[in-house]
Amino acid sequence: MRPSFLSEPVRVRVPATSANLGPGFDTLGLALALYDDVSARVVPAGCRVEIAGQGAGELPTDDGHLVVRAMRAAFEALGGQPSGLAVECVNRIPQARGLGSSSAAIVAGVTLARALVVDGEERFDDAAVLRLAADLEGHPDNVAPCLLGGFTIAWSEPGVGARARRLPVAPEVRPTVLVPDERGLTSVARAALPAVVPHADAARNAGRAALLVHALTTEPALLFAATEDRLHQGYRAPGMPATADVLAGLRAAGVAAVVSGAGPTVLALTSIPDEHLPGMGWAVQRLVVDVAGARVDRGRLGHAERDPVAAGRKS
Ligand SMILES: Nc1ncnc2c1ncn2[C@@H]1O[C@H](COP(=O)(O)OP(=O)(O)OP(=O)(O)O)[C@@H](O)[C@H]1O
Ligand SMILES: N[C@@H](CCO)C(=O)O
Repeated sequence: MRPSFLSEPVRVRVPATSANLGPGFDTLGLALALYDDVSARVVPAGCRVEIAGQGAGELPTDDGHLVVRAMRAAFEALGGQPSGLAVECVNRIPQARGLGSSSAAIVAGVTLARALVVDGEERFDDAAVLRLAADLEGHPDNVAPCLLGGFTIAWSEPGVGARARRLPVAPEVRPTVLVPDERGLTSVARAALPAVVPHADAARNAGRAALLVHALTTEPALLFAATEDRLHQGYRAPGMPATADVLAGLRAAGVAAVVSGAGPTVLALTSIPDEHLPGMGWAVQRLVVDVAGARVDRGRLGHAERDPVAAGRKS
């Protein structure tokens, strides 16, 4: 049955995420307290997107915008499209850097669409939101922590789709992201991966991924050993040499560092001695783990959220 739509705006705050965490390729992910805020309302006709912060002046401002594409896919699943849409984005998550910006946009779109439908949650439960968002993204490892917060294990089952579980993170875990000026698209980084890997590498990664679950939740002292990867970082290194250099330097110094998502950002899960921080061309952000995931609220963005600088000062 065709849905009824709310007349008031809804908004959602979505966290950045770091996927893979070293050996957990396409499976493990961590939500980080760095957010995009997106609000949307149904209007009589058309589609208009306003963007402040990351991507302003670059991203499409019509139906081609990723948030709107995700909203359209969710409305289809919910039973029908609204007359028109107005969307406002305040983006703080660096885009095309390995911090889950595309998943954040997709999760924002799917959750906003559901929230704009009067009985949206009855038509489309949380498991369906995860499945659709993961389908749109192509893999579930960023989408799961973006939706659920915290540290997540995500997987896909034939005939079912994406599923996920969230686990508690040990309080000692303090992520730092080293974000380079240069961008890198996930699609390009995925194309660098081989179709087949040596059995010994696959076996080693399986062991490290299992250990990483224990290290992140219970015994952070094991994070260095637990973050070793043989499945993706080495194959991607020639496409992001500066990232590979920074990563090698940090690991030589005993820091539990990994490539964040498909790169080129580096994520460190243990503290970085000052002399090992990269210089020009890199932004260093010490973050905490987000434990809330995507949060939907009624109403348009408030003043502080519409102004990314003011919002940055507040947090
Ligand atoms: N907030 C946003 N609004 C609209 N489109 C976005 C937004 N964020 C990202 N995108 C789109 O997604 C692209 C980046 O996606 P990509 O998957 O390559 O990187 P990422 O999600 O930032 O990193 P990773 O998947 O490695 O964590 C951008 O170039 C842009 O086209
Ligand atoms: N698992 C994904 C994360 C980035 O979207 C990859 O490494 O390609």
